[in-house]
Amino acid sequence: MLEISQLTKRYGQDDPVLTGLDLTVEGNSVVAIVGASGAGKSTMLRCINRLVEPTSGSIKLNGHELVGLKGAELRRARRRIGMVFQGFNLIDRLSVMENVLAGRLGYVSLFQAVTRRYPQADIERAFQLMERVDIAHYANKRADELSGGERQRVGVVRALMQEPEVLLADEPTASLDPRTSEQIMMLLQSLASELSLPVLINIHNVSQAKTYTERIVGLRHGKMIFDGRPADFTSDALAAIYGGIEAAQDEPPAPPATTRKHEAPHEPF
Ligand SMILES: Nc1ncnc2c1ncn2[C@@H]1O[C@H](COP(=O)(O)OP(=O)(O)OP(=O)(O)O)[C@@H](O)[C@H]1O
Repeated sequence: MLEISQLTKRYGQDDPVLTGLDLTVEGNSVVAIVGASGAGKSTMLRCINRLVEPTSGSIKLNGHELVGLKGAELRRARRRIGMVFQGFNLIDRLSVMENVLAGRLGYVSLFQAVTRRYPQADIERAFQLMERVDIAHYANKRADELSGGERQRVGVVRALMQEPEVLLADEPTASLDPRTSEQIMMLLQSLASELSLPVLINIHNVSQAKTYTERIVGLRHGKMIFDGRPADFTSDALAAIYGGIEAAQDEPPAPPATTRKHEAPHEPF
């Protein structure tokens, strides 16, 4: 179970990017995090895997506090958090298998990692997972010879090799065509259920969020303003999250014609 309470993040002296966020995700729940560009979605995921240090608040993964961890403790905690990226983050010149086994780096010794002598059990698990997502036949191919969808499957398997207790996906489909995006969303949904893994997905595509997740969390200006089932994500909720002008709350709303390009949401539909 992931329990976030009163999470606040401020970069430097700037206004907080996340303010007093509370979120609990249990079991095999798949949660979409939606919000306009700059709402704080990536910052939230980065606070969970501690790529950024929360300013205050608590993040517990199965009862263990993640905030404030350092050194070896932080490295151990990070092993339990799988991450899938928009740009896949594969090492192009390495094979699919080598990329997948990189998910075990937190568990093997430096000698095993450098000499690529991974335990047999890791190799077997890698094949099982690659078979599960239909990329086993590419095991020896270079990662850069794969299509985007295949590369994202490698990214997913690498994250699962960590035996994570939660899976975070930051815009996992944003670089993929619509059909491949849907396949990846479907895959994340099935894996969550097969592996009893909570999955949090930052996503701009609201229609995919509604179809492939069971809960939608909407952020606006770093505050959670919607938390509910896709069926309850009405046009009012959509307007509250994306609508109008992305002005700070204490500023008067600008007329629609003056909407600034950088404030527009990324393809919310
Ligand atoms: N390392 C950083 N230093 C300073 N400000 C940052 C940093 N990372 C993000 N921000 C700021 O925090 C705010 C939230 O950014 P974040 O990337 O979390 O939003 P997002 O909702 O994920 O946006 P997008 O959908 O465009 O990825 C933005 O105003 C951004 O400029």
